[in-house]
Amino acid sequence: MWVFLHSGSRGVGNRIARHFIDKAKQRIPARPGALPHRDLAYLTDDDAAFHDYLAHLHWAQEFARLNREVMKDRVIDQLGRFMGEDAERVEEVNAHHNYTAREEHLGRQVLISRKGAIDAHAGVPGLIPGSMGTASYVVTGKGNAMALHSAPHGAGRAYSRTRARKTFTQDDLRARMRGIEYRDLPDFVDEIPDAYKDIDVVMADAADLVSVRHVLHQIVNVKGQ
Ligand SMILES: Nc1nc2c(ncn2[C@@H]2O[C@H](COP(=O)(O)O)[C@@H](O)[C@H]2O)c(=O)[nH]1
Ligand SMILES: [Mn+2]
Repeated sequence: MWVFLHSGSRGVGNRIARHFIDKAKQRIPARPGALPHRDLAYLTDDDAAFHDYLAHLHWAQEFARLNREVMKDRVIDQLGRFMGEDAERVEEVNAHHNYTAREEHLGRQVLISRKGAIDAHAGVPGLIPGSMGTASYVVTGKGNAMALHSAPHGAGRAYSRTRARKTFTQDDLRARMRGIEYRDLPDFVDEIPDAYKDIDVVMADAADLVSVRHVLHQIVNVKGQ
């Protein structure tokens, strides 16, 4: 049995980003040439704010990781209680999918941001979830240099939350989740599996990026509100 847990920095990373984006925007008048758009404002590595930003960014990534550790311990604890004996941990995979790291790509040292992507260096374990009702994959990276050693982080949305809420009903969600234990609330209509791309197609497209170790089918799904 595998337990998938999805959680980020709970808003702190976003606050940090907004703080430093403001700093970058303050520097626009001093930049040579005109920027096509204010949202393209940037910091350069001769600026203390650049290094300050990276330090805060890495702090937020670590905060998110430690949060997941706490959540994971609690989930495993509850699983043990439910089964009447401690759950034995056989293997753990930490696959963050919104983060920045220093890596070498195509012969250059760079800062790479994987935003909705996972590390797929050769031999690196990864997780690619489908949706609350479809398959999820446990994978191993193949190290595809042209893909910057990356792979998709999930199926990804086919419908925006707004469009999904307009298109699907709670009855549709019930029909789709038959056989899976989940929290039957109207809040999750926009999470209906139909609102996501077909994970099996995504995985077929990712065949050059990762190899598949396990294809998982859900038993229980718990979404936060
Ligand atoms: N196994 C599950 N996968 C899910 C669920 N809800 C969404 N998803 C997939 O995960 C990715 C990552 O989420 P994101 O919000 O960071 O994009 C998403 O694209 C879906 O493919 C779920 O309940 N269980
Ligand atoms: Mn995410």
